[in-house]
Amino acid sequence: MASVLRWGIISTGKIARRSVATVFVKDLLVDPKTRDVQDVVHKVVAVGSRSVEKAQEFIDTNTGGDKSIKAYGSYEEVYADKDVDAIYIGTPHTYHYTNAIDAIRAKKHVLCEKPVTCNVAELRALISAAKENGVFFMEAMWTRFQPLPQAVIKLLQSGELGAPVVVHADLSADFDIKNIPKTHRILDPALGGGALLDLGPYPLVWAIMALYESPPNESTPPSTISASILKTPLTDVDANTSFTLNFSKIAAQAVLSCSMNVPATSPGVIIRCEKGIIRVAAPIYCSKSYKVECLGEGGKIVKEQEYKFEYVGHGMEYEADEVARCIRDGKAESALWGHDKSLLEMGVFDEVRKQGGYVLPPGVEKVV
Ligand SMILES: NC(=O)C1=CN([C@@H]2O[C@H](COP(=O)(O)OP(=O)(O)OC[C@H]3O[C@@H](n4cnc5c(N)ncnc54)[C@H](OP(=O)(O)O)[C@@H]3O)[C@@H](O)[C@H]2O)C=CC1
Ligand SMILES: O=C1OC[C@@H](O)[C@H](O)[C@H]1O
Repeated sequence: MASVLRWGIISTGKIARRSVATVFVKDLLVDPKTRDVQDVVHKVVAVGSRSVEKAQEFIDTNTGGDKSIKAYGSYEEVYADKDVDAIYIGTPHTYHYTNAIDAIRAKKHVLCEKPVTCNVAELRALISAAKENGVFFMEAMWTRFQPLPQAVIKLLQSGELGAPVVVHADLSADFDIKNIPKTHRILDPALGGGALLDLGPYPLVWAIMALYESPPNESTPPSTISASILKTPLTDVDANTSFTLNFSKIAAQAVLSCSMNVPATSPGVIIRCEKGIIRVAAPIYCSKSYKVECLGEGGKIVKEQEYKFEYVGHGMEYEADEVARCIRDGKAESALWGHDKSLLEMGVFDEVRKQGGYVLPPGVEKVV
């Protein structure tokens, strides 16, 4: 019999635009059978917002007014609801720690949006709290669970293309920063604004999948991190950031970048191996195609093939299924995106911000 996971959603994005909470709810409502999933079922049972009207409007708009879903005017009421098993946190970055710790202390399992916290110290505190309270905790790194990246990892680990040597990855998005309010989460330092924390997780997840997860690397974190930040004078957050990671155990390097004032390029990820190249099409957080070039003598392309994917949902359903399975099986963390990978991510971001001179305003980081 399928195991049912009852979700409480924290925060509501604007209905008119592509808010992550909207996307997540829609994905949860995709009938698992339509996507050939028989073992887990998701049920949204509560939505919490800072305003009960917004919570109700969110339910009306995104679930066809499902009367069984409770609308709450605070997040705390969702944590306290005995019908809720797991909380999905979709608030701005700088609220993740507080929301997650509150949910964990209420003994709820947690799936928290990326970047999971503002720094590695906050993340360590959350992981300890999750262990103490016996709950599952995971960063919502949806890309890691999608079929396309899974296929790329399988290809890399098959050895067909030889060892991975260099990974180039970029995620950029044009947020029109000259014309949006300085209070927008991408510009406001109090909300962890800037390209790194918002877009940086995605180039990094590709480096993690291709290099950190490479079996000969034996889960060894990068030996060196070199970073450069160019800030916008608008609010002094990072507009353009690049960072290079050396995985010296496997003699491989990741050259990563993110910008918030230019559109993405495609391919957004290029994985260069000894005997072949993988080019992943944009958007790299939910790509639908990649090309493989097999190299012969003198680096000439001897074979080229494109692989295409289609998903029934928006691509977040795979991480939701992972959470449901982990909780059903009594796991504290996912084997695919475990705590070690989020710790690596936040450790890298701390170092990149340090080298680039990006200090968050006093009080934003709740644990330092
Ligand atoms: N996985 C993915 O693909 C994506 C992930 N994200 C991540 O999700 C998080 C939210 O991003 P996004 O959905 O674009 O943000 P939005 O600004 O659209 O939504 C954030 C929501 O958080 C709640 N909130 C609580 N406190 C505040 C505050 N002080 N200021 C503003 N909002 C607040 C609000 O809900 P309410 O008023 O109902 O309480 C608001 O609707 C970010 O951490 C981002 O990195 C974002 C986009 C895509
Ligand atoms: O997670 C995300 O993915 C898509 C981007 O456009 C968005 O800003 C970011 O938060």
